[in-house]
Amino acid sequence: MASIRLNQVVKKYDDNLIINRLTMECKEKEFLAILGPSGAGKTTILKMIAGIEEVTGGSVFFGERDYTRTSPQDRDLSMVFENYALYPHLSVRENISFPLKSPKKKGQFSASEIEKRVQEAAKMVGLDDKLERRTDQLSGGQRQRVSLARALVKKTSVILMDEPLAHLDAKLRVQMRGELKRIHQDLGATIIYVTHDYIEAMAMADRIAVTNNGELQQIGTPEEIYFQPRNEFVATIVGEPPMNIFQAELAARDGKVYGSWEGQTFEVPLPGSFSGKAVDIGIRPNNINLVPAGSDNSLAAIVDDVEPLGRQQIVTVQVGGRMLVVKSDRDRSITLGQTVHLQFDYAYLHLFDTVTKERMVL
Ligand SMILES: Nc1ncnc2c1ncn2[C@@H]1O[C@H](COP(=O)(O)OP(=O)(O)OP(=O)(O)O)[C@@H](O)[C@H]1O
Repeated sequence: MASIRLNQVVKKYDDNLIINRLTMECKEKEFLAILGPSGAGKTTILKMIAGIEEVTGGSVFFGERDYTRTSPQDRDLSMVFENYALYPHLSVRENISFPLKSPKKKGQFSASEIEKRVQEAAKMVGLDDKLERRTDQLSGGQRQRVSLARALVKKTSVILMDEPLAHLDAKLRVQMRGELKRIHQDLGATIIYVTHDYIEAMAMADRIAVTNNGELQQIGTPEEIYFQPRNEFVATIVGEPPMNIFQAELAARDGKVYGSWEGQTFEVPLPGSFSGKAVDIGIRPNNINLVPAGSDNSLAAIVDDVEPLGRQQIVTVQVGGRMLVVKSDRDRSITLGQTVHLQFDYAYLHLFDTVTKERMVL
């Protein structure tokens, strides 16, 4: 019952096309992250699922039922927002119990049932000892938990979350990621979670739907999105620093295929049929190794910048007139202006069409 399916959904504001024929499914009990840059249309998608925004075209199904024209109150879901949306002068208890006392729910829950649910929800988010506290006397992280508890108290089968961790500091975000994952498992609810942070999506979601300009780019498990990105947009939205992508010309010689880029030539493990073509080569910074001069199949580069990251470092190098980013173990001997040698780990090579930017399958 609690799977959610968007079928050819279109959203326009005046003449502006915001969502373009979006077809996507979140399975029952799945944790689906919608990942995309600012303005991609993520919040709009969530609002159309909630019924807060009408669709311009297409349909929204909950299970087998068409909910396209169903009012928000009649959809079995709750929402958690980035900005908490709490009543500051009310206590934690009053805020959490609010959805059970709305005019529409009046009389539906006994006082003891409300108390039981508030206790359960508060316990789930670790706030059961702060029920009497006014929410304007709480930290940002605690307010976010109240907002979460207020969504949990309704016990809906679907919970929609819009960047709920955006305002938390880095440490709390990591902690809350773990808690949200646990809550998802405990509740068995279907969760759709909007974020522009790929780490959040990768850490929590069963599957990730990558969107850009109102269009679905790819939907898949975190592993599929990371290791088999369908196009260059998906390839560069996950991973930090982003994947290096450059165009190389391929030519066969002595039964092997060589790529040339910025005046350097290197062997690429591709079939001879690629000879004479140009491809976009994608390689993540952690799949480039710094090797000694004269190593097999290496490229020379000049160090432009070194960013130490504890045990690791990010080295930006120049190959001809272009930049490549390398993430490697910390090596203090590397200095600016120095010539280094790079070797690509071809097990993690990505190939894209130079025109369509779509992944090429060998
Ligand atoms: N009520 C509205 N009227 C007109 N345009 C709108 C309205 N709401 C959103 N938009 C536009 O729709 C596009 C998508 O907005 P949306 O908020 O869905 O993006 P988003 O991916 O959630 O972005 P962010 O990560 O910045 O929140 C934007 O260009 C935005 O300006």
